[in-house]
Amino acid sequence: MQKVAVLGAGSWGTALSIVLADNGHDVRLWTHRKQQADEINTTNTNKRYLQVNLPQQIQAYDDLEKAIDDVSAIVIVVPTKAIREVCSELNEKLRHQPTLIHATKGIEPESLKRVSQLISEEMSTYNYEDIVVLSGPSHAEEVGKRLPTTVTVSSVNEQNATFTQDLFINESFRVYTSTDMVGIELGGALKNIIALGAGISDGLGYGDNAKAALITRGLAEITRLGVSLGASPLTFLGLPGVGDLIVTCTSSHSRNWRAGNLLGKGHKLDDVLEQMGMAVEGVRTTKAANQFAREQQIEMPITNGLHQVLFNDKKPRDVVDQLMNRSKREEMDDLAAFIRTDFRD
Ligand SMILES: NC(=O)C1=CN([C@@H]2O[C@H](COP(=O)(O)OP(=O)(O)OC[C@H]3O[C@@H](n4cnc5c(N)ncnc54)[C@H](OP(=O)(O)O)[C@@H]3O)[C@@H](O)[C@H]2O)C=CC1
Ligand SMILES: O=C(CO)COP(=O)(O)O
Repeated sequence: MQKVAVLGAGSWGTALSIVLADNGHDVRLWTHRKQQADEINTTNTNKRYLQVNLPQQIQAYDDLEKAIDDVSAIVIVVPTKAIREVCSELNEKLRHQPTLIHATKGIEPESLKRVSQLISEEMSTYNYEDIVVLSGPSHAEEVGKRLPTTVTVSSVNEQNATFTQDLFINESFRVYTSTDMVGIELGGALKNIIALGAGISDGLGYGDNAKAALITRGLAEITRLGVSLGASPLTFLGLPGVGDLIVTCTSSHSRNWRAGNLLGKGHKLDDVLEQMGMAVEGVRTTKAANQFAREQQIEMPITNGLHQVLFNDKKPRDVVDQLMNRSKREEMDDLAAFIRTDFRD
């Protein structure tokens, strides 16, 4: 049994707390809202975020210092935009060196940094190499109901990855390890861009062929950007790559797909985000990836089209026309070269 703090009591933090509690751990779920902590502790529910009853071993805290006291692991699950703020407070209050794990899927616009990089910049006693990421096709709504789910954990420090695998693995939550930290983080972040696009396509009524095309050509864009940042192309064929891409583009649980769906039906971005009331990471990630692709001259036409819809008021139908009428090309060109290089290594 381990003492584990989970920082962020949204849908994913709550679902991961259930997995940890099922494994017999002492779980401290930290929220910045006292009312929410009271609800969890008195009724064993967190109704705004997850429609399930919570195990008794989950104790909620609104005091960060108490939540992290004496824990052997801290799981950070706030949205990307809150990572620096939460980690800077954590850095002030942490007096020991528990394993730091994050399950957040995003990239910081402007700096274009991954979440593990943001965490290590804020935490003075941690190197980037020590941090662990947990990612994969895993909607909170299904994990909360103990439906079979598979994820991958990765860290440059392989001992930390194995520790995290042991912490979470159980009969309904299967955990793999990987050594490709960069690929795992980028796969989880970038699939949200494509899921917004898939939602838009469905909102426009464009059908299953269009969605399959978005998923497949989206994977090509994710791979191009990922490889340029040092990821293995093979990682994008795994759970945190194509696995997460499929689940996010095809499930109505997905916040990104749902937001895209509303955009495709003609709603305005601000109204959509207000209506969602939960993290829609793909919006900021589109900004980050589009900037990176422009600066590095990486071909990402879907990401660029989505950027035009989100930030330049371009009509989704016009973007689809634009994508369908690009110049002719061979399907696999650069991608085949990536895969060949990786196998030679
Ligand atoms: N939901 C899912 O199925 C999955 C989500 N993820 C990833 O997990 C991350 C979190 O997503 P998710 O749980 O869905 O998001 P939610 O919107 O459900 O919850 C986010 C939580 O973080 C809290 N929060 C936001 N800002 C701060 C802050 N500054 N300080 C403290 N707490 C804060 C929110 O509090 P408040 O109530 O005040 O807004 C809320 O409790 C995202 O990166 C997402 O991509 C990954 C896999 C699955
Ligand atoms: O990452 C997820 C599933 O693996 C959740 O995706 P959404 O944030 O779109 O709900």
